[in-house]
Amino acid sequence: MHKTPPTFQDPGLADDGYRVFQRVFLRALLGAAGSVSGLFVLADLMGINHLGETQLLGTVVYCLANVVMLSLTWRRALYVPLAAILVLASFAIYTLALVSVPGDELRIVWYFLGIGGSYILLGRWVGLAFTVASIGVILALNPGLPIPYSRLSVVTITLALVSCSIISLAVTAYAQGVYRQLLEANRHLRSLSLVDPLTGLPNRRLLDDRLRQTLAEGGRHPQQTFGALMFLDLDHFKEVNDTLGHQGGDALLIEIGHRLRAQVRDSDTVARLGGDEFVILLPLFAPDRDAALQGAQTVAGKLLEAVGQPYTVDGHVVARTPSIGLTLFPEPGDTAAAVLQRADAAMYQAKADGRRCLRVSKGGADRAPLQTGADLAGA
Ligand SMILES: Nc1nc2c(ncn2[C@@H]2O[C@H](COP(=O)(O)OP(=O)(O)OP(=O)(O)O)[C@@H](O)[C@H]2O)c(=O)[nH]1
Repeated sequence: MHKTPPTFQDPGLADDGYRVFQRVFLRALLGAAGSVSGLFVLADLMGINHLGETQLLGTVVYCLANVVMLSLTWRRALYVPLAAILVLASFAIYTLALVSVPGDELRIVWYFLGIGGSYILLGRWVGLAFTVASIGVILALNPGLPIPYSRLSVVTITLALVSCSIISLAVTAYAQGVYRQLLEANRHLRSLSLVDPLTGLPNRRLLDDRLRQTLAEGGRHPQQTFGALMFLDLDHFKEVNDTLGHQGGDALLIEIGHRLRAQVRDSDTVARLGGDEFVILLPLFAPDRDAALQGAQTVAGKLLEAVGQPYTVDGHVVARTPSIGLTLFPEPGDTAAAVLQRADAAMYQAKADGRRCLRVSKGGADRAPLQTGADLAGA
């Protein structure tokens, strides 16, 4: 049984894109309603279009209310109450205009904006409830209106409301679908930039990030702990490509990824840097260098053993061994690049010493050489 590599969680995309669109839409509606009512007030003050005392007062209050609400939309937690107030206000304004200002045809504009807005701002169920309530209000109030709608007008406005509702439902469903697809595509793109597409293991970028984080974490703790990093390169991998083709080589690399993951803990990182190069990061786990070295050598022995077992690729049995370079960290003033470079150099030493073995980096220049590790040849 292969252990599945831990899935990569992306904290940067937690916010749903549709929510962002809803907030922008709410701001646009509040901005439009505030500006239009402000223009009416201005026109009245300039003597272009007299509103009458009560209507002027109402328009001023409405304009100011929209400005206040607009300023509050930057608080995410207030989104639902603000959207609900806007939708209810457009409903109330329409109803008021219906019973008291018979000549005001602008009410129709606000009303239809309110209907469409309710679907987008608060979801399809609220939108549907708003449509049904609106039709109910027209039918209930109609006989008593200052200028009652004719039978044909009632049918027309009901059909218009139903059409508006259907269009709003379709637009909302489409917009939500598009945002969901965009979100998925974004997640996919981000994971592609951090994951090796062949093996599904973390790539160099993600490894680099995890190594930096591990080093930074170590720097914050008062008690020093040590971790280890191993650079693993297959011996004569090119021959596999030459005899079984590139696809056969790929299948072998995938299987090696599985075997490596199966030997380490979930908290460890197994990355593929490219070609036949893998890196295994064992985060800070030991209180001193000797304990870290002992633990890392045990893991390295298991990796040499597991990767050295024969493989079956396309019905062919293939045997391949790895060379492993190991380094401990942190050295004084260590960086991610320096740790990787030390492990890489130790791996080249393993190649130079005949391959199929583990070599341990000497560490800092002032440090006595650490023991070099086990050979698989003798195992
Ligand atoms: N199948 C496959 N092959 C790859 C991929 N990336 C690189 N390679 C091949 O992997 C081989 C890497 O070989 P090297 O590590 O340089 O050499 P080697 O044959 O393993 O020999 P030593 O490392 O010296 O033991 C090259 O032949 C590359 O063409 C890949 O994604 N898939």
